[in-house]
Amino acid sequence: MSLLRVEGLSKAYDGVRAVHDVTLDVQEGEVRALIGPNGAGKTTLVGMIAGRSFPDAGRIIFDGRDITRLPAHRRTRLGMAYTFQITSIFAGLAVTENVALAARPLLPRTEVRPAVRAALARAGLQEQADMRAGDLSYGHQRLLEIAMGLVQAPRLLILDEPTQGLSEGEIAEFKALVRDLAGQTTILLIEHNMDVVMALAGRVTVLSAGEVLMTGTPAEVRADPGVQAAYLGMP
Ligand SMILES: Nc1ncnc2c1ncn2[C@@H]1O[C@H](COP(=O)(O)OP(=O)(O)OP(=O)(O)O)[C@@H](O)[C@H]1O
Repeated sequence: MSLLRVEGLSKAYDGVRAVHDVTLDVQEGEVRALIGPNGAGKTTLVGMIAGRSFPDAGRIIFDGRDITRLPAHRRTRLGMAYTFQITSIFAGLAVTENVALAARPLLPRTEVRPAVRAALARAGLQEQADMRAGDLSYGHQRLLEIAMGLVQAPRLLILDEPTQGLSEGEIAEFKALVRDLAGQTTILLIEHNMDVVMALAGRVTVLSAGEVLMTGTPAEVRADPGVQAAYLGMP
């Protein structure tokens, strides 16, 4: 059974089709990349999966349960975690405190500290634990967001452009982190960096103009002329 199934999902903004009739299945343990040119509908699609917005039509099934209309915090409780481009970090609080805030709604009090420590270690941020989050480098703030997702021990981790703005070295660290998680956590990765997609994804779903163009292995996607026309050929 799929961990996540999206069925015929559609959403329009003022008559503009952002996502149209999208169906996809993500299997447990898979690293699935979601790619597509600017404006393809990736953020709108994962926003609906995470519960940040609701579809005009279609259904979202998570672990066999229809969650289409469930508020975001209820989805978190079911095991969905997501990072959306540093919106979630409290700059004035310590790194540990940020991760603890993400953990507290889900874990018993006594488990919060060890879980925070483990998540920071996994994300490679032990040495930054006591720093103000706002004083972290941009790359480390991105890793902090991932640690905030990991501390929830999610079944599905949604990462929205996690490598955007990272240095080459930080991208290498991020790849190692995802490889470490693969198999334990199902990951849905929106990513513009094709090297990262090719290195990490088992399968890739390509969106174009709000619709699924294809789903395939990285090699199949790279070789597909339709994808090259819609995406890879773009500047
Ligand atoms: N809140 C909104 N109001 C109006 N139109 C929107 C809104 N959000 C997205 N859109 C439109 O919906 C379409 C899909 O946008 P979306 O941001 O989902 O694409 P994307 O694939 O994530 O793009 P990018 O790679 O640039 O982030 C675009 O035409 C966009 O202009």
